Amino acid sequence: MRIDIITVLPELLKSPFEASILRRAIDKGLVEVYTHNLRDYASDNYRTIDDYQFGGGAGMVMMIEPIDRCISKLKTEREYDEVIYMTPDGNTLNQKISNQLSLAENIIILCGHYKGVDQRVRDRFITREISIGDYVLSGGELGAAVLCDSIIRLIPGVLNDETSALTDSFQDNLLAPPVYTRPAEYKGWKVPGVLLSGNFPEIEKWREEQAYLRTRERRPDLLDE
Ligand SMILES: C[S@@+](CC[C@H](N)C(=O)[O-])C[C@H]1O[C@@H](n2cnc3c(N)ncnc32)[C@H](O)[C@@H]1O
Repeated sequence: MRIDIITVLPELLKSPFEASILRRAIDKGLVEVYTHNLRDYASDNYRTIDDYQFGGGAGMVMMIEPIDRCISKLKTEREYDEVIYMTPDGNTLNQKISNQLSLAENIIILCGHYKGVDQRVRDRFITREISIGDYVLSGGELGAAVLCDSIIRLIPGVLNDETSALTDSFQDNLLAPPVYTRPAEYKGWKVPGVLLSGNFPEIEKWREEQAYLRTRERRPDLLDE
């Protein structure tokens, strides 16, 4: 998979890809992530990428021209499955969306700033709009990093044990069951005996029950789905 991220703040997108699972995925060649500084596509010496809103009002708007240039250049080099705009009024990111996007070959992610991008960008170039939740961030970069993490960890070969992602919350509309590790007893607090029994069908049954109970308690809406 290849991910191209269009941003005015490429420095904000460095550290998420420099550690842990995302770093390993890049090192293994399972994903390529490139950032493109939108200012490199501006047409003036000041590298301007924003302007005042038509109609007046507080806040600048990201101009269509540099974005068009950047996306068009990328599209001459390869085909993209999706051109995603990070925006609070997009579809809220969930595991289903991440699962779908993890199957894509090439995606572009556009990060907004200020009041967002000129609506014509959204109308003409964007195939999918994604929000990471009902709150407003200053820019799309942190949302893009969240989106990338949720997608990349699902690419086959990225996690050491691929079955791990399948047993995470939301994969089957259930939350994950509780987990424990050594010591089996700490300050008198014991791990549930079934997990130490070695009886794997029983352990599996216990985990399914716990996942169901936790989902019913915390996210009953998932059970309706
Ligand atoms: C200050 S916000 C603009 C908010 C916009 N005026 C609105 O009210 O919908 C600047 C940029 O941050 C990003 N952003 C903010 N909140 C986000 C969220 N919840 N999910 C994804 N991106 C977000 C978007 O790229 C957005 O264009």
